[in-house]
Amino acid sequence: MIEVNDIHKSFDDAHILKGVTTSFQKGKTNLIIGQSGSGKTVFLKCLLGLFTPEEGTISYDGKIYNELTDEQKRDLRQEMGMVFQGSALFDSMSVEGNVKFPLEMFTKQSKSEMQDRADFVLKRVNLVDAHHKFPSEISGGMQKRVAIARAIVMNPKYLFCDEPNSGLDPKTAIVIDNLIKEITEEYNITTIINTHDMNSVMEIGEKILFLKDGLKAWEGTNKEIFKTDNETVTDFVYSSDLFKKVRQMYIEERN
Ligand SMILES: Nc1ncnc2c1ncn2[C@@H]1O[C@H](COP(=O)(O)OP(=O)(O)OP(=O)(O)O)[C@@H](O)[C@H]1O
Repeated sequence: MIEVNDIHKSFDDAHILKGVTTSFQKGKTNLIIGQSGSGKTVFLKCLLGLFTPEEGTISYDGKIYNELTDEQKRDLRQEMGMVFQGSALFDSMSVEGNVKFPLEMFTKQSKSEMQDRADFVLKRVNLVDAHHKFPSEISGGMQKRVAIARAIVMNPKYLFCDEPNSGLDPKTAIVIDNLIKEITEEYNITTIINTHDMNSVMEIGEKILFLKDGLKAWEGTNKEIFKTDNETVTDFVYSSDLFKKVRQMYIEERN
């Protein structure tokens, strides 16, 4: 579980996060949504320990980040997996090489242990025949699977995903969303996903944090978000004509 208590983050005199308090449960897919520039990436980078909030605290299963020693912070970072926007695979390495990379960097595992672990996670993301291919030789959806395999190879307690669906067609996007959700449940990971994708909100939004201008404007579940009367949320969620019509139908049915 990650607990965020009143965090503030500024760059020079630009106050970006203005006191965000929330929590993210283990085994759940937690989504962060909001307009461009609302502070989602800055928030995610604070959770990753890449930015230090000037005020407030973030705790990881009870461990308050600011109170950890440098060594404890390093250990904590190794418990975090990250799926970057656009996959961020190493082009010059094979699929297997990409997946083994964190093990080679951060563990003292033997070659056969690394091989077993890489085989296991690649199988888990349903990639069995691609070990020796290079990123340029596989599809965008397969690249995402490799990125997910690499993110979970160290058995993380926390998984962060930045726009995991960007660049994918809607069907592949849903498959990737569901894969992340299954893995989150299976390994009891605290997963946090930055997304613009309303399909993801519907499909896997067990908890949704809606940021607006650096503040928490709303939080709740995917069942609640499509029913809320909070205008800030409905303006955002129903910004497309299709969604506006669906909502109108829902309201008419309700009345
Ligand atoms: N390293 C930085 N230095 C200065 N300003 C920054 C830095 N990182 C982000 N910002 C500013 O913080 C604000 C929020 O940016 P952020 O990237 O978090 O938005 P976002 O909600 O993730 O947007 P998008 O959906 O477009 O990715 C922006 O005004 C941005 O210019």
